[in-house]
Amino acid sequence: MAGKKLFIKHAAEMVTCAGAAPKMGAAMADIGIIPDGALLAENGKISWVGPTAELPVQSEAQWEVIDATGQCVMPGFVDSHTHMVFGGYRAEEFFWRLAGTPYLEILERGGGILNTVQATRSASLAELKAMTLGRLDNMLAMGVTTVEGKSGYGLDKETELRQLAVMDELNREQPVEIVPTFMGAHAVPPEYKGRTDDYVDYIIKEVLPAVVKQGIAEFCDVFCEQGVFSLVQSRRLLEAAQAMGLKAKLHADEIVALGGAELAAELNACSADHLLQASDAGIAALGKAHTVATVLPMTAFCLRESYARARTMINNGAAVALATDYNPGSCFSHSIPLVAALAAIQLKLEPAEIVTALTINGAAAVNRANRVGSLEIGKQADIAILEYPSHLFLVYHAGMNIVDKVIKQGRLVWRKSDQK
Ligand SMILES: N=CN[C@@H](CCC(=O)O)C(=O)O
Ligand SMILES: [Zn+2]
Repeated sequence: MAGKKLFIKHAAEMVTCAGAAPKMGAAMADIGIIPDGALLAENGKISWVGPTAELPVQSEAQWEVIDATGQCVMPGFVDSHTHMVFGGYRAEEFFWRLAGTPYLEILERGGGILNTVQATRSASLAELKAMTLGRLDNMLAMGVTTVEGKSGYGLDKETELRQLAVMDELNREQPVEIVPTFMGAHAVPPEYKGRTDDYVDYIIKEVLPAVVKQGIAEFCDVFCEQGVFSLVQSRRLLEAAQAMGLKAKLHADEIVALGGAELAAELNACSADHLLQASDAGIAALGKAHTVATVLPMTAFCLRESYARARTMINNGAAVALATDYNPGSCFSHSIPLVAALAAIQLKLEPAEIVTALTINGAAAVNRANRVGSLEIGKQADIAILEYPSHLFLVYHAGMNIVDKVIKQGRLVWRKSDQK
């Protein structure tokens, strides 16, 4: 998979995002820009980064050369929160919500996530794989080189394992690296309605051990929400998962301020996600922890909810990541450009903070900051090259995909000019 020898020169901006990770608080604004930058990659890894004038190469003959004059070169995006393996669609639900029916009420009536569960249970591995592959192709075109994906539309052992198997197989068959998360506690399935504790027992005793035995998930995530999984149930699930060797993530304080942010920080979870309703205490806890605060502004946008207080989180010293939350219900979009625009306009983040949140802090949220998310010697050469000379265009060219080329492990895997 790794490309042999790649040489990028004359980048108007080489945005490295170098330094300690995750970047917390004020450090998020430091993205290590090298003007007229260059980079060398050998065997998939970065072997040199610096100003073009200092390039330690005499002859270009042995190298694949990319002249990035007038372009911004930056780390590939890490989309650290998606639910990309699913069957069926829920277009009607989008409009029910706009007409005033709350997200949790639709779920309570057996729709929402449970609607997707039905469609996913009846889809074969081949069908799920084909649909997910198409989605990954579209993500790659937006500069995404690493993506997290969750199960959670099976809610039974067989289908949860099938969703994870889809990611496992696709990881070996296409360029976007997939980080698999087990999310059997995404909702309570109809067969356990009114018996949430029994469902939690089933997950802990039967499903988690099977997932761990197959080695097809790195993380465990829980939808900690009023009427879904309580704080106590979420803690039980995550502690059990951690004891079995998985790392923790948590859907926290999305609709009701239950205290999920505090729980995630206390459990040393890799990330706490959503956080629309996170309390001052929750934000303070994230500011002291290494738990990444993953903010998903497109979900607030699509649900017409108020946005997470990402500015306050950064001001309190937290490490913020931005992700799409791509799923068939609350946010049917994996648009990195829309995330960037909302982050600037609604969350009041600076462009440099947005770059950090979509690269190195996203990498930290999936426990890969030592390998991807920045352009530093020894790291994977996962790179997005923009059509424009500065990272400012990510926000300024609002909602537009400005990616010109994508490089994965030193290999050119997508180029705008090939699409015409
Ligand atoms: N909030 C819970 N889970 C997903 C939505 C899943 C769905 O609606 O299908 C989320 O992160 O937004
Ligand atoms: Zn989610």
